[in-house]
Amino acid sequence: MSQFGTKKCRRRADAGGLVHLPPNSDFLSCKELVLPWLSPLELANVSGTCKVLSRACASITQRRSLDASRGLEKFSIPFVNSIDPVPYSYFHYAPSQLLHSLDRQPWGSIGGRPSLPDSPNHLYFETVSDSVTLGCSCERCDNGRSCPCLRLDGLEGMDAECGPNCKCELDCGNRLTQGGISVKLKIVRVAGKGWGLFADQPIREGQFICEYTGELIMTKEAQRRQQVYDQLARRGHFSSALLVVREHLPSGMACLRLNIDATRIGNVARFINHSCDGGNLSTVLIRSIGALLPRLCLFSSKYIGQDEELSFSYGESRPRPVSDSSLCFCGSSFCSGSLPSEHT
Ligand SMILES: C[S@@+](CC[C@H](N)C(=O)[O-])C[C@H]1O[C@@H](n2cnc3c(N)ncnc32)[C@H](O)[C@@H]1O
Repeated sequence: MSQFGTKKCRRRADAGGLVHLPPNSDFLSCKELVLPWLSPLELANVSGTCKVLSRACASITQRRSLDASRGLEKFSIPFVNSIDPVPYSYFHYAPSQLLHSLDRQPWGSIGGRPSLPDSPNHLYFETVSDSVTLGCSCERCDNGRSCPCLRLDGLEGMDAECGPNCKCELDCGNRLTQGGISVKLKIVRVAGKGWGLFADQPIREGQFICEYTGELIMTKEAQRRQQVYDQLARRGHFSSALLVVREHLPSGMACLRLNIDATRIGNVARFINHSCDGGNLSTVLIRSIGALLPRLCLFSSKYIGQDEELSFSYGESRPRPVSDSSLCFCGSSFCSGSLPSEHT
C-alpha cells in the first residue's frame, strides 16, 4: 500500500513499526485535541505521515502564526514574515511573571480562549484602565481612604500600584499595568535581527505597552543559562531573552537583581530588540502593594507610528570579542556596532 496520499494514515508505533489508521480512527477524530500540544518538530513529524494529518498540521501552523499570545491577550498578535519561510517562533506564553516553569501548553486549537491556570503565581487580569492615580478611588476601598496603596512608606519615589493587599478589584484605576496588553502589536521578521516587535497602530507617548514576563530565576541559574545561550548563539541562529535588571533601593545600601528569562516562557516583550540610542520605550519597575517583587514594565517614551519597530536599550555595550551573534543592527546613528554583553 502506498504510504502517502492514500485515504489511510500511518503512525509510527513505540516498537518502531507502522500502524495504519483508517480515516475514522479515534486518533484522527481527536487530532484537534492532540496536535495543539505538539512542538514544531513534533508537528513536522506528524505532518509527514499522511495528507489528512499534513492538512491538520498546516492549519495549526497557520493559527499559531496568527496569534503569538495563544488567545491570552485582548488582541491577536500575529507573526509577519516576508523574508524567509519561518512561520512563527515557538515559546510558552506567559501574560504575567512566573516563578516556576511550564512543561506544556496547547497552541493552535480551534476557537475558544484557553482556560487560564489558577495558581497564586499566575495573576491574570481581565480589565485595564488608562489612567494612573496614586491611591485608588474605589468604593470598596472607601474612596481610597482605606486602601493600602495610600500607605507607601518606604516606597517613596517608586512606582506603586494596587495589589493583592488592596480591597479594590481589577477595574481599579491604579492597576494600569495589570490588565495585559491594550495596544495592537505584531511580530515582524527583520533582516539581521530575527523577530522584532512592531506597533500595529499609532501609540501616543507615555502609553503602557507590556510587562517583560518570563521565568524569574536565581542569579547562579541565570549565569548558567547565559553561558549555554552564548554557546548556542555562537553556533548559529539562536536568540536568548534573558534580561537582568538591577535596582538600587532607596537606602543606597542594597541592590535588587532580577533575572527574567523569557527565552522559553514569556510574552511579546521577548521580541523587543535593542537600540543603541535608547529606542522608543522606557522601562519602569512597578510594585504592586503586597507583592514581594517589582515587575518590569515598558512604556512608550515618544510617539510611535503605525508599523514602527519598538525597541529599548539593553544596556551599555562593553568591549568583547566580536562574533556574528554580537553584532548590532539597530541602525541608529549612535550604534556602537555590538550588542550589550548582558541585557541589563
Ligand atoms: C530579547 S531577544 C529579541 C528578539 C529576537 N530578535 C528574536 O528573534 O527572538 C534578543 C536577541 O535578539 C537579537 N537582537 C536584539 N537586538 C538586536 C540588534 N539591535 N541587532 C541585532 N540583533 C539583535 C539578538 O540575537 C539578541 O540576543
